[in-house]
Amino acid sequence: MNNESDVVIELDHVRVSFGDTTAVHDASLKLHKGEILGVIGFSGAGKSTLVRTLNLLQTPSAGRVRVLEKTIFDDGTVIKPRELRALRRRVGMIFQGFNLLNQSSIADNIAFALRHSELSESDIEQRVRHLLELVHLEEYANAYPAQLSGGQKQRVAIARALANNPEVLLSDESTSALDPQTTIQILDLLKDLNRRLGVTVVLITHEMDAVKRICDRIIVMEHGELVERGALRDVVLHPRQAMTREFVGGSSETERSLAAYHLGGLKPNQRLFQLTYGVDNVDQSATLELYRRFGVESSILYGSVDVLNGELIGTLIILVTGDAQQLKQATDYLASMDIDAQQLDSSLVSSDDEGADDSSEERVA
Ligand SMILES: Nc1ncnc2c1ncn2[C@@H]1O[C@H](COP(=O)(O)OP(=O)(O)OP(=O)(O)O)[C@@H](O)[C@H]1O
Repeated sequence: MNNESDVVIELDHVRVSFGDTTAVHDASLKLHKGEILGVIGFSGAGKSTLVRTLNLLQTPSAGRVRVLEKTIFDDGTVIKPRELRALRRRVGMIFQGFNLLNQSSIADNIAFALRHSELSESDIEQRVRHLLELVHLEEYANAYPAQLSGGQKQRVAIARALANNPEVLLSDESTSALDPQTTIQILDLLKDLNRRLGVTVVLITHEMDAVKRICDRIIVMEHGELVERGALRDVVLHPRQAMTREFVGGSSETERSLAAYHLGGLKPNQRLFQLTYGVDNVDQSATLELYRRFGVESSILYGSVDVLNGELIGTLIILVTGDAQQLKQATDYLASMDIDAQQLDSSLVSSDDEGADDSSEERVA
């Protein structure tokens, strides 16, 4: 469980301004040991700027940054260059463009990160071999970057970032230049390294699928603000901000699907519910029980299955029909079930094309 003692990074009211442009406004966040945090937002939202403050590649204009129990920036005061260099070895970073040295072999690219270490030459050689094994590139020690595919180059960059055994790995759009299949391989590698080495990961991306695949927690950025945050499951299944809904896709897809029925709104004897369940409560058949117990009929209007960080999540939207007493019984019963049930607003099935706003969901569970 997360607690204060496992905080590896803490931003406290951090602001970054470039002249008149403020790229990050008043950002506060905590990163816990061993987690994978996704930072998502459209281009220009301030994601890179925010994450670059974590190793002071970007000096903030105000606020406080604490990394691995060291205050590295406090309202204008920066730690000494020597301390900063030592700290940066504990915080690895990978980028969209790989940043490899094209004139050096793969082994030398990785060894480059160890040039200031106290390891002997043979220890460095051994460490490089081990790092190449970690990223499944044992065969490529003597190859040059130009001979490698984009996915393989990113693997080299990951090996180099891990050379000094960092506790934290920052990934800035590391899969954005890769095709979907290679993206999945790199994401799975990051997850695997997170599990095996316990390295904490910050994944900056504009791709929701990347976040859904491996992140434990997510922060959504818009115009330099952290507009939404929470556990992946909560944010994906119940996004609060319109921007997050757009990213998550599921909700806007749901809205489009429901609008396509052209129901023209709910009748007085109808209610709309969204049911969400995982593998642990997939056996609870809400629709069947509503009929058995109270004679309440329900029609399924929408269904989907998502995979969130390896966990299967099902979503059903049902239209429940009954008299006043039955509707109350149905509402109470759904609230008592293990599955998550939310009553949805009738605007989702009304004839005007207006989508639901933030007040359109009312939790019953
Ligand atoms: N060095 C800089 N000087 C001036 N403005 C900058 C600088 N770096 C970033 N900005 C501005 O800050 C804002 C946020 O940029 P940032 O790169 O952090 O966003 P982002 O969400 O990472 O977007 P992208 O995915 O396109 O990189 C943008 O308006 C950008 O133009």
